[in-house]
Amino acid sequence: MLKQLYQPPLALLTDLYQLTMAYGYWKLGRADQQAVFHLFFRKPPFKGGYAISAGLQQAIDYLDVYRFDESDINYLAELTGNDGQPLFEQGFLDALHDLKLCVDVDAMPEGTVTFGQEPMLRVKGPILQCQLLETPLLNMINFQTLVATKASRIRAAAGNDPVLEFGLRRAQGIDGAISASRAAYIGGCAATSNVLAGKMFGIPVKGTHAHSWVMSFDSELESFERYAEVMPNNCVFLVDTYDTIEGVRQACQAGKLLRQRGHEMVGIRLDSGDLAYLSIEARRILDEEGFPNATIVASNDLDEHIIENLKNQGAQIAVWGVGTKLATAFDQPALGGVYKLAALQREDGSWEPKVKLSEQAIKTSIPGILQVRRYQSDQGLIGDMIYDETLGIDSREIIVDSKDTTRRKRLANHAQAYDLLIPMMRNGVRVGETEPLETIRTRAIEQLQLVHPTIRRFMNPHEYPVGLDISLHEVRDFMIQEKRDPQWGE
Ligand SMILES: Nc1ncnc2c1ncn2[C@@H]1O[C@H](COP(=O)(O)OP(=O)(O)OP(=O)(O)O)[C@@H](O)[C@H]1O
Ligand SMILES: O=P(O)(O)OC[C@H]1O[C@H](OP(=O)(O)OP(=O)(O)O)[C@H](O)[C@@H]1O
Ligand SMILES: O=C(O)c1cccnc1
Repeated sequence: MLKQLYQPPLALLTDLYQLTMAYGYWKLGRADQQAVFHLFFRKPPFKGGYAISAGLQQAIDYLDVYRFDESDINYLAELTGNDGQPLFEQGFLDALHDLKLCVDVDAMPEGTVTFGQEPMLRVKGPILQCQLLETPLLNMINFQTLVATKASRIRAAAGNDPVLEFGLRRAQGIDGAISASRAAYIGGCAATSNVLAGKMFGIPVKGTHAHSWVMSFDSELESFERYAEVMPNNCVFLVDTYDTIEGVRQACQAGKLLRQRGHEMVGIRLDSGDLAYLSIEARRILDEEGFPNATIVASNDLDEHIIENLKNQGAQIAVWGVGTKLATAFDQPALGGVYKLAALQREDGSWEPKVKLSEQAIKTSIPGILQVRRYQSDQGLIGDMIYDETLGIDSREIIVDSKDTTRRKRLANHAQAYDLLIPMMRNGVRVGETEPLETIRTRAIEQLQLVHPTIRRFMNPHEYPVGLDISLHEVRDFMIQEKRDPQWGE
């Protein structure tokens, strides 16, 4: 089972309906009609004001080796409809077997600060191929973006203190854990306890010890002393197995023994009780006993809100271990990212923008071959413009809020403006080198600094200005009216 799970290619990692639609396109002779799809979310997660893009590298790795192998084709050949007849014709299965991905992918680099409505990724290519990729792309990008965002919030609450990701045991299965560790690092965690993620991605690994170690000895002091003997260069003693304050004193005793042998204890970990009170008391004891540099690590169901609260209470915690609520994105377990068709090529080679209507303004899609232009000044980010590459940017340089078209903002005359979607794949081939995780993490941290604090705050954040280029808005508005009333504009 485990071996089977991750043996690429994983072309069957898609919803059946993608294959039935692909079959339909093939059957109707439309398989190679060129299409454009965009991947985006509508609202940032956690009632926050932003998200951190992540998961792209796994998506590109996936596309890089994309193919249907013999066993996939054999499996698909066995599928039947409600009359017991095969679902797919042999000709279609042969076409899948011969399929060579030839899509163009443009995307925000991982670690980019991103906002609702704007495409994070664009796929252009034969409609059959674009369609098949919807589900796996959403699977990889939704989850990592969610966890990277959660991690960045936790890191923000922790200020300059390191955050250690401890989520492996509570994460949603194997891939949930490994992806979460990677995304948490992108979002700003300093290290993970997940050793496999450390090996796979080069994330620093860190850890302390558990209550079982203490319980396996006759006394707490003995457990600390033995730990100091076997692990003299990595001593963080977990002090709350019996009585936390007494535990801190025992840690100091073990620390003195360690010092006699030429080593320093790194610190202690608190894992229960009132973490503000106990950390203040522990700090006092550690200082009195001659360990002013010993670090206090805390864990126990922490998240950004508890950390912020503990800081406000003057907690003397220097390192934060965060597991469950980070790796499972506890308070919002899914990012509602979607992947929508936005343009189709006509026979004459021109592009026809496509729009999906909805009663809710936020759910009416944005047609065109979209790009995102970010405007920035010395003070930070100013606004993002979604524009259609075939229309170009209107000289007025005005953005219109697609949820409330009376809200507009002029973006002209700003120091810098740059496009966020950059080429990642051309004709099915990866463009450029894979970015080191460190570069991605640094990008996330640096870009967040450019976001106004009112947009970063946890409670009722300000909405960052994202809007449609005014000419795109006008085209879309016309298309919406025309769809509602085909006589419109005549
Ligand atoms: N001073 C504090 N202010 C706000 N929240 C706190 C404070 N101290 C601890 N917490 C948080 O309160 C919650 C209390 O957890 P819990 O009910 O498990 O109590 P506990 O004392 O840790 O018990 P256990 O021994 O079962 O772990 C945890 O999420 C913890 O991070
Ligand atoms: O609380 P989290 O943010 O998920 O961090 C990871 C938790 O995992 C360990 O606990 P353990 O599995 O021993 O269970 P516990 O909750 O009973 O301490 C550790 O002591 C932390 O409390
Ligand atoms: O190293 C630790 O302290 C640790 C690791 C995983 C989960 N909880 C704690």
